[in-house]
Amino acid sequence: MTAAAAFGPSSRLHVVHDGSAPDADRARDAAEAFLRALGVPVDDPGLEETPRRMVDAYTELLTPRAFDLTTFPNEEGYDELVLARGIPVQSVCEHHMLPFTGVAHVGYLPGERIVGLSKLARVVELFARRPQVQERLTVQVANWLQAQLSPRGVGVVVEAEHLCMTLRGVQAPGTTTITSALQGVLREDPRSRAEFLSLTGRP
Ligand SMILES: Nc1nc2c(ncn2[C@@H]2O[C@H](COP(=O)(O)OP(=O)(O)OP(=O)(O)O)[C@@H](O)[C@H]2O)c(=O)[nH]1
Ligand SMILES: [Zn+2]
Repeated sequence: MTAAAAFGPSSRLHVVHDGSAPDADRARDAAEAFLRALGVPVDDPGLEETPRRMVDAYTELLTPRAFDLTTFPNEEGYDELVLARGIPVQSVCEHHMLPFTGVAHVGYLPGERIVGLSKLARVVELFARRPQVQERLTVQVANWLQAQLSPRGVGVVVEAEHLCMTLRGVQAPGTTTITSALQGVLREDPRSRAEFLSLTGRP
């Protein structure tokens, strides 16, 4: 029996990035002008391709991959926490356009449907690959899962290091920022909340 048959009819929703497509030529010219204005010697042989590389790099950081959100009926009536821990987060802070990176722990208490596990990581990428603040990223992932899955509860914890805070500015290397968004039973019921937070490694 295939996994799909065991789970019964699945549902698929194609999820695509809602941002506008980049204009690579304009971005390359702008990157070159930006570097020149900063006094970077862009005419040196080693830097010739740098504006294009900058555009490619930022395009990648700002473009989440499309995916199919697959959900299955919760035929076993599974009613405990499902938690994906340590999902990589690679995002860009909207204040400085510098990366912030870390991990997300994404969990839910299933209702009538369960979700393909990889989708918990894909939804993190969907909201991470855009100019962000960590608080909004955390809440957007939780809200999206709540809307798509109608689970009994959702919990998202993000732990990240912001290069704008470690490399420059206040220069506080080693600082990580933790944000959380809890909804439904995971917010309201103290025991469920405590279980979720302890499984994510939070006290
Ligand atoms: N709340 C929040 N703040 C962020 C995030 N990413 C960066 N920041 C902060 O955004 C703030 C922007 O503050 P400004 O004073 O306008 O910028 P700045 O002069 O570069 O500030 P410094 O970083 O203190 O040098 C800084 O305090 C950053 O640490 C985030 O995800 N969430
Ligand atoms: Zn920043």
